[in-house]
Amino acid sequence: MNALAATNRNFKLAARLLGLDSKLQKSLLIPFREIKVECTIPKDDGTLASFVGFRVQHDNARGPMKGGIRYHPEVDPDEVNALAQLMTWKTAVANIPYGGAKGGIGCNPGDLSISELERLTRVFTQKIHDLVGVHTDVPAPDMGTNPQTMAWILDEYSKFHGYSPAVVTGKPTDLGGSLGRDAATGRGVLFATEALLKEYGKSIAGQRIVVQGFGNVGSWAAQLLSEQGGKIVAVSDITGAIKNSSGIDIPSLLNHVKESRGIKGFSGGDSIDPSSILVEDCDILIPAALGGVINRDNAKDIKAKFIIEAANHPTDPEADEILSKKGVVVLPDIYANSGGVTVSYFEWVQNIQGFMWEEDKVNAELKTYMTKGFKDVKEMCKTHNCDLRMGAFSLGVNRVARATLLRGWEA
Ligand SMILES: NC(=O)C1=CN([C@@H]2O[C@H](COP(=O)(O)OP(=O)(O)OC[C@H]3O[C@@H](n4cnc5c(N)ncnc54)[C@H](O)[C@@H]3O)[C@@H](O)[C@H]2O)C=CC1
Ligand SMILES: O=C(O)CCC(=O)C(=O)O
Repeated sequence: MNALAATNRNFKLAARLLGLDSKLQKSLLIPFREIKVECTIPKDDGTLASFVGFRVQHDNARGPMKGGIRYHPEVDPDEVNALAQLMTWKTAVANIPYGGAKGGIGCNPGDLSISELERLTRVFTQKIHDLVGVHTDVPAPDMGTNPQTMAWILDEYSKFHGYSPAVVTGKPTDLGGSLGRDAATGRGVLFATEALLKEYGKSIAGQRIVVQGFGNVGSWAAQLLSEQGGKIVAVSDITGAIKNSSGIDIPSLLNHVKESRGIKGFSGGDSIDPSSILVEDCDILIPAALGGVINRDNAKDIKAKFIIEAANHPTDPEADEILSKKGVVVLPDIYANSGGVTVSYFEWVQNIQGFMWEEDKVNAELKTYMTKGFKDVKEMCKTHNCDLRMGAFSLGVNRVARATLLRGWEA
């Protein structure tokens, strides 16, 4: 199922649970603004290359719109729309004072040199600079982008509007980035997993864990979970997949990935077919790469008891039904990966205050937000007798609906 159709479907199920009227539903679903821009850059060899960039600003009832920018060949309008909408519900689940947005450029960052990436990022920023801002829409990293990308956006934006560190989050710390933001999504996944396992009288120690994706989110999640005694038994990325039933040595794998730019060739495990990663035998499965990877074709073969959605919309609604019948517990993206945007919020707050926090304070505050988020989701599950995905969706949608009604529609 297409990402937008899947996200709309989950929204509508939650809206029905909440008894929202159809006019309010329509208002919540239609994006505030959709931006599509053409970005042409000279390549290093002097030829021209054109790319299409998007920024979808979904909703601002609860505050400035917030969300990452993705560089990936599969970026398209429906995908960005779905991701922007998910941000609206995610910031509401986390209870941070933001709405939702997402951006992206259809490109393969691996095919571009650093200077080509810089030119592309600057051209994209030139095209959208008057529609983003500290109190309107605050971008951040997502797949294929990183703190350096945010530094270029900050620099380009500042040429038009004056120095504005709070216009992006996930920046390098030398430019006002928050300590702890780099690890935040993975650390949030750790706290979310701990909160879920506690419900079942379990802890992370000894759990056999499989991680798909070993970029920012997957690598930090694997590292932090293994530090708590979790056994990472299989990992994959775009270059390949490996398995080791005794547990992969994550610090060694991190060194290998730094040197070789991918998992391929790592000697601390057996190489396996990347397409089998999601159905490997394990207790906990963590998709931390692309959307739609758990679908009706593979859901019946999944062996994990728990799925922690570190990626955005990794599970198709059809798969959700199959997994639920099998008794697999799915911790949904809009809660499970909210650690990233939560620490982005802390970064924005620090930039506005002009005061930097110690990393221990960032991590402790993140734990407080993730623990409270889990409690709030569970309460909605109890109230509406629903699963964790609908608990999270109904929590997020209800908070945005309340803000929308309070603000009203008078012209
Ligand atoms: N960076 C952040 O703070 C946040 C990211 N997310 C989500 O987490 C996911 C991962 O994002 P990042 O780690 O930031 O991206 P990244 O670009 O740092 O890493 C992506 C990883 O996925 C791997 N990958 C790509 N295609 C793959 C495939 N077909 N099979 C296996 N692995 C594949 C890449 O090789 C890389 O290891 C995305 O869904 C993103 O939207 C969610 C919340 C916050
Ligand atoms: O840190 C942020 O502002 C957004 C991160 C993001 O794009 C996401 O949570 O999917």
